[in-house]
Amino acid sequence: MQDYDLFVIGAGSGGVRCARIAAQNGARVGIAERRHWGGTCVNLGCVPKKLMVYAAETGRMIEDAPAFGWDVQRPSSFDWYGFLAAKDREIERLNGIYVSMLEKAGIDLYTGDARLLDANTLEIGPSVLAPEAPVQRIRAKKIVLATGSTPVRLDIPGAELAITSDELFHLPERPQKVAIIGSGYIGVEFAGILAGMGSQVDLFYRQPLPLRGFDEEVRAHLKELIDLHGITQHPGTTPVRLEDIGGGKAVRLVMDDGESYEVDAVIMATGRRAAVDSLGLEAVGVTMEKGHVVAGIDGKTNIPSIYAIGDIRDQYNLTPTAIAEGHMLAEQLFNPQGRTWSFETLPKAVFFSSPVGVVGLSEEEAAKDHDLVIYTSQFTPMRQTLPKRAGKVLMKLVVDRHSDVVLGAHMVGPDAPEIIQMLAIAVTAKLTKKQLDQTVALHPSTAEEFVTMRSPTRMVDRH
Ligand SMILES: Cc1cc2nc3c(=O)[nH]c(=O)nc-3n(C[C@H](O)[C@H](O)[C@H](O)COP(=O)(O)OP(=O)(O)OC[C@H]3O[C@@H](n4cnc5c(N)ncnc54)[C@H](O)[C@@H]3O)c2cc1C
Ligand SMILES: NC(=O)c1ccc[n+]([C@@H]2O[C@H](COP(=O)([O-])OP(=O)(O)OC[C@H]3O[C@@H](n4cnc5c(N)ncnc54)[C@H](O)[C@@H]3O)[C@@H](O)[C@H]2O)c1
Repeated sequence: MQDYDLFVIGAGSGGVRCARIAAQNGARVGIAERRHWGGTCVNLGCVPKKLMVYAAETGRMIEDAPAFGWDVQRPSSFDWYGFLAAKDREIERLNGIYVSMLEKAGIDLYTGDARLLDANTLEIGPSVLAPEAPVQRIRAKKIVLATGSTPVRLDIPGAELAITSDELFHLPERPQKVAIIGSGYIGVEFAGILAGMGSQVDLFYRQPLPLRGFDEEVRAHLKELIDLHGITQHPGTTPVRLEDIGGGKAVRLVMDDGESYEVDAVIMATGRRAAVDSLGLEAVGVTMEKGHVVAGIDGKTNIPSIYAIGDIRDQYNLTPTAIAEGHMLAEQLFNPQGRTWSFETLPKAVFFSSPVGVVGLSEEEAAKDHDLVIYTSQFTPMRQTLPKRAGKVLMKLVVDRHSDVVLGAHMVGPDAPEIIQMLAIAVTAKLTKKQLDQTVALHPSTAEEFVTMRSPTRMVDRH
């Protein structure tokens, strides 16, 4: 039986960082992974999704090329199979990088399904990635649960006929007619990707606007952009059941308003839940709530030797936050440095076309505690002028009226994630609107609008 200072279950964004920082600080570390090295982000999340966004955007750029003088034909078809193969080769390369990075750090790697036997013992058995793996027992002073999350399907008849983002990344063919249920991150992003590749997309969601939880003006602006991309939106609707109408190749989606839709694929983009099923948490007495492990930002659970980081805690559910949680935990345990991240000003992006980028508070959140000055600007970006591509950029600053501190910055438009990542530094540093105004513009750019918004759009008193 091996003995470790720290054993990490799950080699995703959080687990890998936690293991590496612990090992760098002299701890004897082991890590187990059952499915794919690098976790969701690398294999079934951020990375393949962003490659798909690039694929869809490339088609749109080719469409625009004649307006900039290029003698090119409109793209006629998208080679889904060829693209997926190229994407898989890139992911395989990244898997290899993760394995060698962990090995170089002196960490012992275990391929298999891990489960707890008690607060300091775990067992690793066969899994999809290692069906023949022998069962091994491990002892560790500290155990980190970093098993992430998996997609949730709605509990309705025929739900098994739908696919989730997991399956979408490996479909043998691109569905021509797609229904997407849910307009959170995944629903909106895949609507943009599939529409960009030529699919007919219907987007179904319960609320009047997509992207619940984001700034209302951002949501309304995004709704218009989704229309402009030819995606048919069905707000205020809920699915009732799915029926097989073509031997698993065609599905009928029946909605609560009585309408039904026949499509090649229904994608359920209806949230994710913590991956805890086979971990043996109940036997060890780890406290759970609504299906996720209860742990603070410091990773501490109710069991002193057991920690939890990333999606399994169901708080931020993003890659950079899982990485930050893993990093902070390893340092807290093996070399307290006091490094922290400002989670209140977490930048977020939704990679639609055009993408959304936000940091800090929405107008609605800020108005709970602050009197506000709101600055907004809408304009056609220069790149869209010659091709006459419709769709405006929205930029918005939420400013505290008394301190002048910028509480939130929001953008929907080309390069919004890149621009907002940089503006996140200013919002995290609590810079004022005056300091943004002192910054000289970089012209011609889209980002310059954030330092040239002179006149307030409106005043909002705290509610
Ligand atoms: C389609 C999609 C797109 C996304 N896009 C973005 C994005 O653009 N930006 C962003 O910031 N976030 C994005 N996310 C979210 C991001 O991927 C997650 O928040 C992040 O991966 C969470 O990291 P984690 O370390 O908690 O878990 P994960 O990365 O999920 O890693 C957990 C690992 O644990 C393994 N595991 C589970 N159980 C066991 C077990 N019993 N034994 C051994 N191993 C086990 C799993 O196989 C997995 O590899 C996206 C997610 C999805 C689904
Ligand atoms: N760009 C990014 O950073 C990125 C991209 C993808 C995913 N993610 C992460 O992954 C998480 C999961 O993404 P997601 O889009 O699946 O979840 P989400 O929580 O963002 O959206 C879920 C959607 O499903 C709908 N829904 C939930 N229950 C429903 C029901 N019973 N009936 C009808 N609709 C229902 C919700 O209203 C919402 O529209 C995100 O919260 C995010 O943290 C991040």
